[in-house]
Amino acid sequence: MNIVMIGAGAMGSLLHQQLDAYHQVHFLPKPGQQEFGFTETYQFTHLNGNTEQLVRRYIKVEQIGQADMVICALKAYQVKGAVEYIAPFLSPDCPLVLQHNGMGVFQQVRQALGDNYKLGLLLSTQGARRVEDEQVLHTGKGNWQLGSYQAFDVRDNPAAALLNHLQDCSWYPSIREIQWTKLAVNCVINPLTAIYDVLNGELNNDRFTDIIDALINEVVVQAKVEKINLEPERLRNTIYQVIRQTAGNSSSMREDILAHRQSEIEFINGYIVNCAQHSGRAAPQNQWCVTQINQLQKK
Ligand SMILES: NC(=O)C1=CN([C@@H]2O[C@H](COP(=O)(O)OP(=O)(O)OC[C@H]3O[C@@H](n4cnc5c(N)ncnc54)[C@H](OP(=O)(O)O)[C@@H]3O)[C@@H](O)[C@H]2O)C=CC1
Ligand SMILES: CC(C)(CO)C(=O)C(=O)O
Repeated sequence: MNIVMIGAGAMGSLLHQQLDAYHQVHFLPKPGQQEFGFTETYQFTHLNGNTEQLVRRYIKVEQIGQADMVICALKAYQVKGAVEYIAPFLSPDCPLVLQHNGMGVFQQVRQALGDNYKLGLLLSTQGARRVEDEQVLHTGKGNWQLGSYQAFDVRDNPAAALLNHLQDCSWYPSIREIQWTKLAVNCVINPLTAIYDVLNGELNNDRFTDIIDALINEVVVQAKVEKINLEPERLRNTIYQVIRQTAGNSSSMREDILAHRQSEIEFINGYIVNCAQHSGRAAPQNQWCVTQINQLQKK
């Protein structure tokens, strides 16, 4: 299968490493980067410390029309621009699989492409880190969760390729529930670790109990508006389980703030605030997180 990857970062490289043995995987350069026809060697380090050299092969955007599947592994705020860039060349027959954290991306992509395209969603509990463009580390064992945003059919070849060739990849007919649970995890852990400048495990401390409960309750209310039933106690247990399991992690949002990079706040707590504005059910703790992170981002 001819797969085009948008995003040569941590997750794009992890996907490349897992799919490369079975498929022709090419990367799309960022707009303005004339890298088509070029190749780039990088070192991929596996969880057990073994390393291998992989080669990224770049194509030009016009060649997107020859793809059997496009996978977009970008930060949530990068997806809209990337999709607008490929839209003139993307056939409605070619599924576009979005791999990202947060919510609100689908609405942006649907606005860019219309409802005629096949859109998949690939969530992940894997960990990967790009040290430099030439070095990517697989940092956390996890799995892939595949589902449909719009008309992405589990019986078609692109879905089968991901299910058969990604490590630990399963199909979820109700991927939106999983996405909401992941959103809730990120709504709690990401902003609090960034605002208080702590590792994930520190959130187990009693001083965070009240704000964690308030954030969870606000997410549950907004999920219900979107007809997703999240059971608060179960969700709370899941979130504390992630806090314990990733106790030594520095969350991606904390890392973004420390590195003075844009964070995905608008697609995490910002999404809840946006839902709250539409539903009329306030989400003050999520709003507080957005305000605090936006202030930190300005520094
Ligand atoms: N890393 C992880 O462990 C996990 C990440 N996720 C989620 O997966 C998504 C991707 O994360 P991750 O891979 O870590 O992010 P990265 O920043 O490592 O990767 C994104 C890459 O895409 C490049 N890029 C940006 N815009 C474009 C474009 N228009 N065309 C082509 N390339 C582009 C970026 O370049 P540049 O940096 O120069 O902008 C960067 O190399 C995020 O939503 C993240 O939250 C989910 C689970 C785990
Ligand atoms: C689960 C968690 C919070 C792990 O650090 C994460 O997804 C992130 O950092 O973005």
